[in-house]
Amino acid sequence: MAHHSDQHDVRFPPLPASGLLLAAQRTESTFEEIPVIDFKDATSRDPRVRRELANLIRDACINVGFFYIKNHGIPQELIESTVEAGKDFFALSEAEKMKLDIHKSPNFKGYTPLFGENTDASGLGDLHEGFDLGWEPKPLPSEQGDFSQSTMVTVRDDGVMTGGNVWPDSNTLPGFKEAVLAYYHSALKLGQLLFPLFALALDLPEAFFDDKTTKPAAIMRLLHYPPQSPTKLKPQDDRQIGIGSHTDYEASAWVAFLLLPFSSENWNLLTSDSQCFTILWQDSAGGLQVQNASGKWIDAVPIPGTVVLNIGDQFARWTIRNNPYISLDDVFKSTVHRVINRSGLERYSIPLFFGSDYDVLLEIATHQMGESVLVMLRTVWNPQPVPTCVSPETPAKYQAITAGEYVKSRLEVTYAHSTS
Ligand SMILES: O=C(O)CCC(=O)C(=O)O
Ligand SMILES: [Fe+2]
Repeated sequence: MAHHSDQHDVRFPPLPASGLLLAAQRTESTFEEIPVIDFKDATSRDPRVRRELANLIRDACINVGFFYIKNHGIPQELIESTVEAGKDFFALSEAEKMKLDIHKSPNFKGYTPLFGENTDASGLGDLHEGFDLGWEPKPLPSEQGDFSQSTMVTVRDDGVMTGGNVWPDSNTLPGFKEAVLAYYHSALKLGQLLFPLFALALDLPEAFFDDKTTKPAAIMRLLHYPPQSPTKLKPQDDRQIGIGSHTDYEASAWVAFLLLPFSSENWNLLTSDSQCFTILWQDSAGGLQVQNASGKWIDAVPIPGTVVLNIGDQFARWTIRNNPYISLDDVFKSTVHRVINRSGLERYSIPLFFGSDYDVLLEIATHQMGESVLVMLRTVWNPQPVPTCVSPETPAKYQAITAGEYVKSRLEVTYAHSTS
């Protein structure tokens, strides 16, 4: 990876006099469709070609927060073998799957049964089951060579998130682990390719994210959504659906949030952490929906040969600024989405959540909202949003604090709540 001799060049590139992002008008985000972006030139040696691609990405991130990637580079046979592996896994008995119960793992790896999650706090449990895994080296024999360009390290310590994956017994499901890890590493490669493009899209040097993503937190899930009976779902009752409406965050932050003395209705506001973006493969059943600014649900219709990319909470936070017209203005949108599988078919999907390194600093910000104090956590590398997103007129919304201040403010907040 590119290590700059002068770190400050990377961390604080000079502010452009009038950066493109500063000039960008905030759209109302009432998009009606999700753009498709062709990645065939993503590794072009021509900087103008990369710039053009980054411009398309920027528009999609500002206006929608979602886009499809065509020519994503993940081989079709890896997708197929992983989907088959997932189907075999979910077809196992509940008792067999529960041997890998996610609650038995120290770091949220393994199986989550139907209704084991309730992504939207006002929901009644999600109508999906899942299998979660994190980074581990690719098994050796297959496919060497294609990873030589990668910045991935081969040994990694993820701090509190360090911990092995759990796998079904290879006698029960031969080839499962190999198939799933082959897909994982291929999708990871696509993710690594995206960071410099996102940097360009933010008018930052292409290497800007390199030192924050040497071992990106990348959690992959195999998901299975049983069909939702149309009769069971009244149009006005969206409380028990495939996955409740949410924006994407990563499990690392949950650990912190669970420690916070806040009621569950604040959690949507609190979910902010290391999650940069998600790469999602979905089958042809459909059911993923993305909410625009007027509250309308737009179908993310399955398009063969594509994966869906969406911005997560951390990217939104990294681009947040104080706008004189609207108080909270994130340049990149972490857009609300959900899944309702009305297809009558079993639906399978594979999200891969890309975060920054787990050991990037944690930042907390408190914000008075009426009677209550809103606490936001975010992982940061410096106290400010990326420099192209702030200006004297639109300054950073929050300030970073030290670990000591964090503990102190937590105690203060805890105390304030217990006395009120
Ligand atoms: O399965 C899908 O299509 C979306 C899944 C999702 O949004 C998530 O796991 O965060
Ligand atoms: Fe999601």
